Amino acid sequence: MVVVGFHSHWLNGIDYIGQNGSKEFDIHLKLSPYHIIKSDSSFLVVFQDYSGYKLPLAIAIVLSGQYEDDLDNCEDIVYTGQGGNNLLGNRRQVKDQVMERGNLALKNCIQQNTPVRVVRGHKSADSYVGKVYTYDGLYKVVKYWAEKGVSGFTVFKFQLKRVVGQPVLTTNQVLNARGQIPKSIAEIRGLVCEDISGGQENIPIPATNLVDDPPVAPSGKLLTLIFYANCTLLSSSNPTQLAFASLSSKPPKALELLDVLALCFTYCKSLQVAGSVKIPQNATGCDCKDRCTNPKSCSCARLNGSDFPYVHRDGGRLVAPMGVVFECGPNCGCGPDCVNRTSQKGMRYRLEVFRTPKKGWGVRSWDHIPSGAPICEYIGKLMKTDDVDTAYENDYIFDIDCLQTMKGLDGRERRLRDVCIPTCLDKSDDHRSDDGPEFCIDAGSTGNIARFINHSCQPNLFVQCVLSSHHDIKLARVVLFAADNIPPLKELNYDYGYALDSVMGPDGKARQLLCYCGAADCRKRLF
Ligand SMILES: C[S@@+](CC[C@H](N)C(=O)[O-])C[C@H]1O[C@@H](n2cnc3c(N)ncnc32)[C@H](O)[C@@H]1O
Repeated sequence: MVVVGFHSHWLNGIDYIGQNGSKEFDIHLKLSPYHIIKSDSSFLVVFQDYSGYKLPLAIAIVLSGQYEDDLDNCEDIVYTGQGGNNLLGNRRQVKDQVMERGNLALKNCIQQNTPVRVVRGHKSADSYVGKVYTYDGLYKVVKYWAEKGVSGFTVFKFQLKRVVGQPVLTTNQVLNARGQIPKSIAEIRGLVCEDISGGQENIPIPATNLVDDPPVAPSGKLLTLIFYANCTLLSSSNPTQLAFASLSSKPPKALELLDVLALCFTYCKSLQVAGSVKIPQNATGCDCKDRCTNPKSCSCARLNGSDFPYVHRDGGRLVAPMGVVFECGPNCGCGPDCVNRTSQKGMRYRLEVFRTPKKGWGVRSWDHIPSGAPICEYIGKLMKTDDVDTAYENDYIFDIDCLQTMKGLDGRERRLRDVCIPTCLDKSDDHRSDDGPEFCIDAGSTGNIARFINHSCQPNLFVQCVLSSHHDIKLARVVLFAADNIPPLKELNYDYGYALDSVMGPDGKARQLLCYCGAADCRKRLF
């Protein structure tokens, strides 16, 4: 914070303009030209002249849990003045505090009605200093008093109240995010289903709902649904029956078409192929043994531009998004541990399906995910796009459109910069006619965790076409990879890639769907 000019003291929690205003002024200006110190109706005035103010004047405090007498209720703080503690990190007071420097500066804020910036420190094992800091807005110092502290010495207390009209305080979420990764099923708040995969995945996928009251659950075959209408607990292996049972009773406000689809779905971890789709014969594989290591001799590596697309770190990470990734397949000599089978190795991270306020269900991870790590394949019914039932809206159709992924849409996710298009993809393979792609994956009635992953205009995952058993790009596997290092409990999302007005409803008219991804550069509509 000192380096970026947000706070100008290494040790003091109170940052202030000193008695010697000009000296401090120079330092402050150099580090931080935008000290907001005066409150008026818009409460933002950039201070340029200290005349008329009684110095010292506090401009910021850091709440780092260093003082034993601090009390932090987020919007309302009782902050202990500075001095008198032993600086050994055990927070003990060893002598009386004096009304000078930072303490006097906070006192002067009361008289002059000037707000201070509040920064909170949160414990974080991920940070090398053991803390992350959040800027939590402007607070007014409303009163101060002296009292005997916990250790029997005089301490000054300053009560601060958050100035109204600022964005909602999210500091609680930081604390929660750090502290709330459950260690067992019993610790999961809002649990509505222990494992939506019903034991199919190697790691259970719990579903939580802290949004609806009473909560509903996404349905899998072995789902137990808390049925709120008459407060009985229903259990069924027939999700469709369950969905309609819940609908025919008293549905909650939020239960809409999307929820009906979500309720009717059956979890499945491998693609189901429609009768009209002919899967090509297995491609010839490489001659490597055990694990592919030599990109010069491995024929699969050659398809990827004479190198392996993955590095071994963290169990296999994709080096960069590619047009198509050629993985080893059934006819290859290598075994299941080969790095060039990275996307075939099943779920790696503890994922949770959770209810979002505006987007239906979403997915987040309890684990840190490193960039380039595979998250999951998009699983559902592999079918011809022409065979999709257009009589109803289905929000779980994924068009297998690798050329779009490679070329990017409106400049998004463009892949051609440093990636060669494989030679097997010549003009005759350009399956993207004017009518769109020939095949799609429908996860409306059956699918895996991928069907719950929402769209974002600033995504942390990307779509990667992968070929392993055959080399027909029209039927490529669709795999989601981490585009970034993703901290625990952050929602996972990818760019659905729709062009506006490209999605037609059952009535033949273009559908419009508002986007609630919350990204700074959100396009406001998914389609
Ligand atoms: C593949 S599903 C994703 C999972 C879905 N949220 C659910 O509850 O099952 C796609 C649908 O989720 C919703 N959705 C996804 N991303 C969204 C976003 N950024 N804003 C609004 N709705 C979104 C839309 O209804 C969309 O048609």
